[in-house]
Amino acid sequence: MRPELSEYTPIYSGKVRELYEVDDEHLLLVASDRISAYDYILDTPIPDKGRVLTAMSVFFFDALGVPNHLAGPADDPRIPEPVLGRALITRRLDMVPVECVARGYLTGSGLREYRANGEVCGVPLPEGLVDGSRIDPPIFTPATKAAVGDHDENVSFERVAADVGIELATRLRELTLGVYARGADIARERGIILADTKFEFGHSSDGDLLLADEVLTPDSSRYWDGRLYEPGKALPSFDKQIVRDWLTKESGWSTDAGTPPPPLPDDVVERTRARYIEAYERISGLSFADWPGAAA
Ligand SMILES: CCOC(=O)Cn1cc(-c2ncnc(N)c2C#N)cn1
Repeated sequence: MRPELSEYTPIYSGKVRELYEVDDEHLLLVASDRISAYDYILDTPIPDKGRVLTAMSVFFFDALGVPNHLAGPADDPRIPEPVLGRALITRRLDMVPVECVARGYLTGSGLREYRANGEVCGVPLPEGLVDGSRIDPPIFTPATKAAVGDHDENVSFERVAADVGIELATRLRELTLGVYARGADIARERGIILADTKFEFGHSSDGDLLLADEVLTPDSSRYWDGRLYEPGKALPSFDKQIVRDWLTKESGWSTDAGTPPPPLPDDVVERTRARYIEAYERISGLSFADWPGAAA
């Protein structure tokens, strides 16, 4: 008999995920089916998005072989039935307040910084780069965690060292770049480009530094279809472009409308659900049909 979700104390609610206290040493990390686009949480959920992204995290936690916060299997008996398959039992950590970002391609906020001053988070880059240019070797571009609804602020390594100490900052950079490289290799072997990603780390009560949060999911990373990549060509998001294109090209809504986006039509929802499942099955080589929890 699984516990009710109401038996756990909610301690954090993000745009698309929630965190509950299970006991003094354990949390329940829950991924919803909510999807965000253009800084809005859309009214229409994507069925099974939470389960697919949870499955991707578990695949990478297993594949990466890096000490992490997972404290039980995907069907752990402490996971309530309504969130089975889209929730994980984790160890409760003392989180390091740094968004640890690795970039192997120049786009987004990194591109905006580069265009303004030729560097990203204090790391100078070669001249002449454009949206989608490869950054080789990949760079560590940390950010401070913003309040819900705000954008994280890109900061330099020196700032991180000032905040958390040079030893920990150095370790965060090493781990971030190493895990990114491994994840990018796994994705590339399956024809998918991991352009950039964000990790979070925390200390266990034993003082060990563990990889936490979600790992290498489409919500924490930019994934591009490798079949479409050309040097210097930024690509549409593997998972969100269907939604973005419908919103900006077909729905009549625009990003400067000042109003929330309209609900998504069924075909956009289904095609987006299929993209999430395709990303998971291509990268993991596993069948989503075998993942715990009830299909939405
Ligand atoms: C709702 C999702 O959570 C976050 O967005 C960021 N966050 C993570 C924690 C955390 N805190 C203690 N221990 C952990 N293992 C974790 C994790 N993961 C808090 N906020």
